[in-house]
This record gives sequence, structure tokens and C-alpha cells, in this order.
Amino acid sequence: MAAKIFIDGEHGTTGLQIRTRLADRRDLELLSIPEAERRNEKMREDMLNSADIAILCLPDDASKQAYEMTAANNNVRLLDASTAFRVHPDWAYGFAEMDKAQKAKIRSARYVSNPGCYPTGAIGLIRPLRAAGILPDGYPVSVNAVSGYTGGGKQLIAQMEDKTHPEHLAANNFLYGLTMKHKHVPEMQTHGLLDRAPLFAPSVGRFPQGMIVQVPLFLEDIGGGATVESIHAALVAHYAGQDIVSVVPLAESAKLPRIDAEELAGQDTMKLFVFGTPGGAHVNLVALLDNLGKGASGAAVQNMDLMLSA
Ligand SMILES: NC(=O)C1=CN([C@@H]2O[C@H](COP(=O)(O)OP(=O)(O)OC[C@H]3O[C@@H](n4cnc5c(N)ncnc54)[C@H](OP(=O)(O)O)[C@@H]3O)[C@@H](O)[C@H]2O)C=CC1
Ligand SMILES: CC(=O)N[C@@H](CCC(=O)OP(=O)(O)O)C(=O)O
Repeated sequence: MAAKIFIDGEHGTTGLQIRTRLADRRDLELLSIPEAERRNEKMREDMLNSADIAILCLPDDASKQAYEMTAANNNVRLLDASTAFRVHPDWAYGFAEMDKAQKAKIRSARYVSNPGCYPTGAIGLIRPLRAAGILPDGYPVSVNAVSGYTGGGKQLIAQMEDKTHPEHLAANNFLYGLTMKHKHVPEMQTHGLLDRAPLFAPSVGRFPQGMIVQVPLFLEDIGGGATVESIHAALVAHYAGQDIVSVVPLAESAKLPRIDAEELAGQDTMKLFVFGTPGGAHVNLVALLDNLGKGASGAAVQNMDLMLSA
């Protein structure tokens, strides 16, 4: 029997991308609400409780409401794309490659939180180095990033694309999150296994999809004899045996003159790079992904498939 999937928020940016990815799937039955009724609570509650898996592509408050609406129904499992439950202990964090046990946790979980786009890059770079004991306690981690503007959902897309929008943004590249309190910091700290909150400096560029996340490191403050080669080797070992996150060979990245933030737009994979000169003092870790691919909808479909394979 086909698994019943309901995407709550199916007409938004993340929801639409998931729907497109699932459009040709014969093993699924997609439950749907007409766009005009997308905020009809009764219809949402009925659909949520008729699904095997409900994928929540909603703002945090609406995700929490969907959770309440289904709390008494053990037949429905939730996969939430919002920030609401990403550090909640009852929810499995949906980053399958972050350690060897994570796939099994996602498979068997009733509740799965889909990672944020920036945290996918940051945790992807940091966690293996913490787990391997390379990045020491107390190290001050900084995360600098640029995202395509679809990362801000329908509202930011309209502000960037519609010149008549009352809050039109004309900038081609802007910094935000300037209070240093971005909602992704707790998630980066928890799943990055960091004892100190990272300093996170996000930005947006005038391109729809794509993302670069950078974590610069001072080797002498890391200590333990860490080198560009040992850091690269730790990432390679961590990501061996799967095909979604790849670690670019050092010899290949050493020849790159630049990195294009849009390189993986439209794809659901992530590339990790380690930049630095052998014997040098500095290393720059870089993650390249599509904010709507491995950063959102691609990861959601991957997680849904894991949940269905339980
Ligand atoms: N865009 C991205 O790159 C990423 C987004 N996410 C997260 O995914 C979630 C969805 O984001 P995104 O798709 O970008 O956002 P959008 O604003 O593009 O879409 C959200 C959708 O949810 C609907 N919605 C809002 N409130 C309610 C409600 N109370 N009841 C029912 N439907 C509602 C909206 O309808 P309406 O049009 O009426 O507002 C819209 O259709 C967010 O939590 C976001 O943080 C996560 C990772 C990346
Ligand atoms: C460019 C942009 O505005 N990006 C969003 C994050 C996108 C994302 O990862 O979504 P979640 O909100 O679900 O974590 C932001 O900074 O709030």
C-alpha cells in the first residue's frame, strides 16, 4: 500500500520543492489541501491525522501547532523543516551523515527535525573534527556564510525579486543577523558538539539557490599537531561509504581559483573543501550546498525515505 504523505505548507518555498521531488513517485499517495485553504485549521488537522508521514514546511509556530494537532495520534510521524524542534531531545536530528548511528535513529523515529541550511554546512564541517578530538574544547569557532535568497522563503523572495514591493531589497549582497543571535546557533552548537556557541555571520546574495558556509581555523590554537592534511583526512574518514556528502581531494582544491556559491544549485548533495597550504598556519573549511537541496527539501526527501524504510 502506498504511504500517505501530507506536506503541510506545500505551497511555500520548501514545500513546493518537496512536492516537485515527489511528483513522479508511485510508491506514495500525496494528500493535499487547495492553496486557498492552506491556513484552514480543520482541513490541516484532518490531513495531518490521515497521513503516515506529515512533512511540516511551516513557520515555527505553525509547526508547533501541527505537533499539538497530532500528539494523540500514534499513526502519524512528523518530519519538521522548521527550527522548532531541532534541539529537542525527543526529536531525531535529520542529518543522516553526521555520524554512523544517525540513519538508524531517523529510520525508527516518530519525530524527525530537518536541519537548517547553514547548520547542515557548519555541522558537516565541525562535528567530525570534534568527534575525532581534533578541535579542542574552548576553541572559538566562527561560521561565515552566504545563502541564495530563497533561504528566506516567500517573503524574502518577493523582497528581492519584486521592485514594487514596499520593502524591496535592492542590495546584491547583504549581511544580516547582526545581533549575533541567529536562530541557527543553538543547533550548530548542539549537533556540532561544541562547548562554546559559535559566532555566526550569515549573508544573502542576489542568486536564488546555493550556499557557501566557511569555518576558518587557526592551527596553532587548535594544537595537537593538526595540519591541513590531518584535518582533511578526518573528514574523508568520517564521510567514507556514503554518496551525499563528498570531501574534495586536497590536490583538487589546491588548484581552485574560486568557489561558485551556485555550483550545486538544483542538487541534493554537499561538497566539503579544506583549504590551506601545507605547513601553513591557517585552514579554511568550506561547505558548498543548495540551501533548498541538502539544506532543506533534498534532505527532507532523504529523511522521508529513511523513515519509510523502517
Ligand atoms: N527556504 C529555505 O531555504 C529553508 C526553509 N526552512 C524552513 O522551512 C519552513 C518553511 O520555510 P519556507 O518554505 O522557506 O517558507 P515560505 O514562507 O516560502 O512558505 C511557508 C508556507 O507555510 C504557510 N503558512 C504560514 N503560516 C501558516 C499557518 N499558520 N498554517 C498553515 N500554513 C501556514 C505559508 O502560507 P502563506 O503564503 O499564507 O504565508 C507558506 O505557504 C520554515 O520553518 C523555514 O524556516 C528550512 C531550511 C531552508
Ligand atoms: C537567507 C535566509 O534568510 N535564511 C534563513 C534560514 C533558512 C533556513 O535554514 O531555514 P530555517 O529557518 O528553517 O532554519 C534565515 O537566516 O533565517
